Amino acid sequence: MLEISGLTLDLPAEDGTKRILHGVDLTLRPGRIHGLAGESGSGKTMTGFAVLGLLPPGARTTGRIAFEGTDLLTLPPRQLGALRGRAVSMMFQDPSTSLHPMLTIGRQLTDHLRHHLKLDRKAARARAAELLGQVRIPNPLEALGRYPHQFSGGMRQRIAIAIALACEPKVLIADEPTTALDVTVQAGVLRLLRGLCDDLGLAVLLVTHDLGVMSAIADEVSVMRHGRVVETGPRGRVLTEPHHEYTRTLLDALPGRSTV
Ligand SMILES: Nc1ncnc2c1ncn2[C@@H]1O[C@H](COP(=O)(O)OP(=O)(O)OP(=O)(O)O)[C@@H](O)[C@H]1O
Repeated sequence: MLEISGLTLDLPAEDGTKRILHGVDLTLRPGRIHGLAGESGSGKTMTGFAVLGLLPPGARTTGRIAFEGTDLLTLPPRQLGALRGRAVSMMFQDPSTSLHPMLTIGRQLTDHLRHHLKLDRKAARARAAELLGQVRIPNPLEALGRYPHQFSGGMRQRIAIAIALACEPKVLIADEPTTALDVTVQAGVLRLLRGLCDDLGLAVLLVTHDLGVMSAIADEVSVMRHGRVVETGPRGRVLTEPHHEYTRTLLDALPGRSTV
């Protein structure tokens, strides 16, 4: 479905350019959650941004990001813009980056649906309520009239998921979606993501520095370090029999765990 191969990224730096990604390979498949782990600054977020064409000004890329046969890296900005949010969607750690504080949840969802899917007001409202139900927000119709601050952090993150799913994307890039949440709330949001991935056949790239989160829901795991994928494989294998020294170090750092 989405295949990243040999992706390099150079960003402008004070003394010329800085290579951020050194040939990243990743494959996302429908109905599968691919976890992307690695320390801060290893290039996880930039990999997600490259897929969406949301890189900083002056960014230069080589390699290929094939989505259903089209190379996203060479797609003209207009076409990439049309694809973003529809075929490929993204959500972030902090729901306030997806939610406007001054607009009701209903307004935010319906604006999105009317703009992207050209639904009329009534159809957009019905679809918005359906989406809130899908992410398990209680009383969806009533919730449409409320503002973001009237929901808990976990509920806000569920609403951000609803917005990310509004246009029925095939690929969802979730960047640290549960990092800002309490552990108990985290588990609910992760279960929700897992269920949506299974039910909708979504291909998910789950970016997280937290191998605990990874072990809870990912099917495949890749580990990045210094702009490279150093290890990739099925979750069970990577987390119990890591091939790479760095993955072992990450696992040893998990509280209450040691590698086998
Ligand atoms: N706008 C920018 N201009 C130049 N360099 C940047 C910019 N944004 C990020 N970088 C650099 O790109 C590298 C990769 O950053 P990235 O945000 O992808 O890492 P990450 O693995 O997602 O880390 P984190 O877990 O902290 O989000 C880092 O060295 C960072 O300093």
